[in-house]
This record gives sequence, C-alpha cells and structure tokens, in this order.
Amino acid sequence: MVESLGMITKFRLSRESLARFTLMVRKGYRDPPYHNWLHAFSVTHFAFLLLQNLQLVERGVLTSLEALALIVSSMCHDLDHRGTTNSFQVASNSVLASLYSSEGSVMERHHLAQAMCILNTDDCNFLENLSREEYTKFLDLMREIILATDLAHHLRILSELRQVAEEGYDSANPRHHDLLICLLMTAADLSDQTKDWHSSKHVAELIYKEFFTQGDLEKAMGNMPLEMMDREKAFIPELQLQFLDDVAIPVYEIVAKLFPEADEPYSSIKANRRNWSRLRDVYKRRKPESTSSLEVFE
Ligand SMILES: Cc1nc2ccc(C(=O)N[C@]34C[C@H]5C[C@H](C[C@H](C5)C3)C4)cc2n2c(-c3ccccc3Cl)nnc12
Ligand SMILES: [Mg+2]
Ligand SMILES: [Zn+2]
Repeated sequence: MVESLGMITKFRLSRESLARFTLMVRKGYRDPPYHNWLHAFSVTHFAFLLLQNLQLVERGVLTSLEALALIVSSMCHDLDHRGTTNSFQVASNSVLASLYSSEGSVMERHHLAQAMCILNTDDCNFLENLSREEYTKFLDLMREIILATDLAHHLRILSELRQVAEEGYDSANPRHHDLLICLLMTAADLSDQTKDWHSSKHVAELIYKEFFTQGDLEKAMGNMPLEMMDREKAFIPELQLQFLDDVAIPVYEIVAKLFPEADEPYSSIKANRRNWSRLRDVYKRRKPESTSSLEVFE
C-alpha cells in the first residue's frame, strides 16, 4: 500500500526497515475479539483506499507527509489494546491509568507510546531518510491522529467538521488539514460499519463480545457497567442504531459532502442502519423470552 502510494520513492523509505516495522507493529497487538491486528490492518486498508480513490495528495487536499502519517497511524492506532475502554482503565486503576489518566484518552496515549517505541527500535526506523523537520512534523501528525481515535475527541470536533463540510474545504487553512485528517482516521476506524451487512453484523458481534467481557469484569469488581457493556441489559439493535446515528453515520455523511465521489460508504452504512432497524423491530416483539443479548447475531 505504501509503495503503490508512491511513498517509498517520495520519502526514500527503506523497504527492509518498513517491513521490520510492520512485523513489529503486528506483534504489538494482542488477540481480543475485535481490537487485534486484523482490525488495524482493515483500518489501514480503508485509509489507503481513501487516499488512492479520492486522490487526496494528487489534488493537493493533503500533503504526502500527512498521507504517510495517516497510513502509519492507522497501523499503530490500537497497539497493545486489551479489549477494554478508557473508563475501565481508570475504574480498575490500571497501570495505563496511573500513567495517562490525568490527560485523558488513556488507551490512545498508550497506543502512541507503543508506536514511538517501535519507531525507535533499531533497524525499524524506516523514516531515517526524512529531514529533521519532516520527521518532527511526522511525529506531531502521528500524535494528533492517534489521539483523535478517542471517540470522545471525535464528538468534540463534530460540529467543527460539519462547519468545514458546509463552507467547503480550504487546503490553505491548516485547521482544515487537521480536522480532515482526524475525520479520515475516524472514517477508517469505523469503516467495518460501511461493509456488507454480513460482515458489519459480525464485527458488531465481536465488539459486543469485548464490551460484555468488560461488563462481567466490572460486575466482578463490584462496579455497575454501562448498559452497552451489560450482557443482561443491552439490547444490541437499539444500541447499534444509537451509535450509527450519533457517531458513525455523520462521519460518512461529512466525507460524502466533502468528496461527492465517496458516497458509497455513506449509502452502505445507511443500508446497514436499515437492517439494524429491522432487527430491532423483530426482536422488540420477542424481547421478553430472549435468552441472551447476543441472540440477535444468531
Ligand atoms: C460498531 C461499533 N459500535 C460501537 C458502540 C459504542 C462505541 C463507544 O465507544 N461508545 C462511546 C459512547 C460514549 C461517547 C463515546 C465515548 C464513550 C461514551 C463510549 C463513544 C464504539 C463502537 N464501535 C467502535 C469503536 C470505535 C473507537 C473506539 C472503540 C470502539 Cl469499540 N468501532 N465500531 C463500533
Ligand atoms: Mg482505539
Ligand atoms: Zn480502532
């Protein structure tokens, strides 16, 4: 992907170091149901498709350094994820919370720290031929992009994103570059919801397996889990409709507004929403006798 985006030539990247870096990143992921290397890979692939199909660098929308940072950040954005949320780190007094809870985005700061660690590992620094200022700018971009994968951050910039979509993208405006790169990262992070119904539903099942495992842990610790983490209380179709309406659909709506040729993910996630709505109605009637929340995936 890096090669077909012309980045090897453009930044004189070392193929061997890039290969070693990629293998180290893959090894840096654990194996929870969802937040594993397969997730990181599919997020990176979606980011690659955005760059390639929308010709974002060729059209001067993003710089090639921003594009490189988006690809590398996608690979690294969930490094060493344990399948639990930021609030769980704080509630369980985890080591990561003691390190990062004062700044917030606990997991995202850890993912970033892991990425920096790998970049600084001997013969994994494929960026060695970047100029000092390019390298510094790259690290700033990686920090901004990985921290932007905290959905709480996305919700904070959502109104600004809508404004950029309204007034049109201005590539001379640095703030527009920052906002766009955060939007594209979130679009990649949530991109499983823009796939065909079968695979989107399967991914939701993996996510709720992670959520419910966390809920079980929280109950064992004597804490009350959020409804979406509680396998006894969660009504998944309803929760999915909420997440799609409040968080995911607006992302692809704004992408499609900014880049009309990117309407496919937007129509596809709306189709998935219709399926969740159908599932809700079917299960709403049968709710009382339902055995487990996960039966909607049967
Ligand atoms: C399908 C699907 N459903 C998802 C349902 C819910 C949430 C979720 O974090 N909700 C919120 C709800 C409020 C306001 C903020 C911060 C917290 C409090 C937690 C978000 C995520 C979901 N998600 C993700 C995903 C994306 C980035 C990080 C972690 C994950 Cl799991 N990727 N795919 C999905
Ligand atoms: Mg994450
Ligand atoms: Zn992710």
